[in-house]
Amino acid sequence: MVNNQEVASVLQKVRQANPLVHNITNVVVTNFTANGLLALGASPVMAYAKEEVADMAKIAGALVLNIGTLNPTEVEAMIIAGKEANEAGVPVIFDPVGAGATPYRTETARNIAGAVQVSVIRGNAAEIANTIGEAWAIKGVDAGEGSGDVVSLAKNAAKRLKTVVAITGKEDVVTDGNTTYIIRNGHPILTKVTGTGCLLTSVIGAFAAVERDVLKAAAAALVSYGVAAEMAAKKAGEQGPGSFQIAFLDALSRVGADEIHQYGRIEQGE
Ligand SMILES: Nc1ncnc2c1ncn2[C@@H]1O[C@H](COP(=O)(O)OP(=O)(O)O)[C@@H](O)[C@H]1O
Ligand SMILES: Cc1ncsc1CCOP(=O)(O)O
Ligand SMILES: [Mg+2]
Repeated sequence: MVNNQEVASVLQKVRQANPLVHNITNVVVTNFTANGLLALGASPVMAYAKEEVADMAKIAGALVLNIGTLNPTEVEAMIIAGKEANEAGVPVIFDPVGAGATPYRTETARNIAGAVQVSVIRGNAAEIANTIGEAWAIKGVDAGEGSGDVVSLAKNAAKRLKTVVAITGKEDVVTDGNTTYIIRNGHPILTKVTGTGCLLTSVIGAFAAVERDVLKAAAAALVSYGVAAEMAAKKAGEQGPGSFQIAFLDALSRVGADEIHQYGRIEQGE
């Protein structure tokens, strides 16, 4: 059972170990991701060339693959890096950004999830549903065929992909298909800053680099990230997304055991 104490202890391990996180990510979020990882206490590197990704991936604590601005050359590099990470026992975290938006994106998300043994896949409900080939409509908004509940979608995806699945949104759900946690942290202003989902995926990488229990690592990352967002929103949220973005980087560097114990809202689901 992951509780706030365990969350705080994994967060502390990240700060102590300063893990190297190799990101092959999108052009929108590169700088924000690097600064967010640094603020948290991890060590980011971005490396994309197929000539070097295998060498970088095998010395990293985690590899993050993100298809936000994908192209064939980059996808080729992601698969090379992913396979090398698998060989070396380095956890691979996958963000299928925009799966479902275009056939190329959907196909690529499925190809990567098939070619690479992914430790955690993190996305919103539509991205996860499209990666496993399920129709998805948001309950109450477009409750057509295929709409369903996020927990069962996450469990289905975990079983199909044989990986830990994190579906984020107002509430986050993380599961390995058997054990499930619901995390009720975060703030709506996160949706007004681009890259907060992508940075979260890389933060899960930092946690997975220091904690072998991948479900625990992902749950701890989600709580720590959500609590940091609440700290930042309190400080700067009223001023708007620009001030929030900066305050959020500060909060990632400041969030610690006290704040996790006070504000962490994690519970085990069905
Ligand atoms: N309405 C909301 N209230 C609180 N937190 C939210 C809300 N929507 C998203 N978040 C948080 O924002 C972060 C990014 O998640 P999300 O917006 O789902 O990613 P993406 O940008 O990839 O779609 C997560 O920490 C998530 O918990
Ligand atoms: C706007 C945009 N376009 C392609 S990738 C990207 C960033 C998406 O970031 P996030 O999923 O974290 O909001
Ligand atoms: Mg995203």
